[in-house]
Amino acid sequence: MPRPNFQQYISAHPDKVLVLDGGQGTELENRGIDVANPVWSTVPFISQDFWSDKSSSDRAIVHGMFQDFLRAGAEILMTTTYQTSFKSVGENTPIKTLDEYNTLLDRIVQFSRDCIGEEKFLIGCIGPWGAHVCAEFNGDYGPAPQEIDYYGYFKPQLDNFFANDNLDLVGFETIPNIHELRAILSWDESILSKPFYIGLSVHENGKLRDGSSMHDVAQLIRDRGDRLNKNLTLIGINCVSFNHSAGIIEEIHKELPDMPLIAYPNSGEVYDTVKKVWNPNSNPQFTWDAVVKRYLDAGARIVGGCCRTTPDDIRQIADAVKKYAA
Ligand SMILES: [Zn+2]
Repeated sequence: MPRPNFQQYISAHPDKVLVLDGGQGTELENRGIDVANPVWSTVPFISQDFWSDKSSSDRAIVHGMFQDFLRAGAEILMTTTYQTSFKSVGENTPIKTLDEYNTLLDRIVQFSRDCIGEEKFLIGCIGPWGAHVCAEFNGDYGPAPQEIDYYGYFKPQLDNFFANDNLDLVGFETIPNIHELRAILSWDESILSKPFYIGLSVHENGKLRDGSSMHDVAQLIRDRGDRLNKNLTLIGINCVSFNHSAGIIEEIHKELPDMPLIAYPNSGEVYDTVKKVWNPNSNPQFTWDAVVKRYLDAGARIVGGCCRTTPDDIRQIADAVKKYAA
């Protein structure tokens, strides 16, 4: 294995900041894959042709996306498995059994590894419970979020990813609800048995989407004390507003000064909620250069982009990381 253990790597290279890839789901859409489906960016992998026909056009598109992110400077990349929970796949595709599901995940991970080569780090990406009911941006987990069986929901994907040596890190992404966060933090090293991170889904006002403050979030982590899972390697934010992201990272850093952070917001575009269109960000205070500098000053160790970020964004991030990382 040419790659070191990810957590050891992070602590042995305290000045290293890794450039992550960009928003894969939206990038696959930009490149012509129709992801309007409950399993979203998992769609290309569901077709048997993807695996049997080496010249399939979807195969070339996914491969091309990884190559472009690598060329832009990405050093750590993600599998496109955000909507690939056993429940989502089982309810919305012909894949029904655990055996078939494990074959699907094994194939996606191996394909992603083959695309990026043995040297780069690979993250197994896991969307939140809310992703299967479209609640990751409002945090509304119904009347009894504390009673949801989060472990039952995640278990098939966890069992697969934590046993797969092709994955260096597992990422829980876009977590919007404090009960879900508490559940993840309660799973010990026998379940989350390799390095993992948690990306929070945070509102522009700096609160978790369910209204919890970053202080509440940090308190949950501090309260774990010695029982905090040793494999928790980073915490941070993903798919949050670009313009608000640096302030949120700074707030988390104030609360958890020793914790390595991860930041990958949306693109710098600003969503017009009335016209329902994305407009370019014309505020000169917020460029990748300026925002990445603030992330790094606040302890970020992995920086990249989420939805609507492209290889061009990743290139700008890589340039800023080169400029500001010590
Ligand atoms: Zn996103």
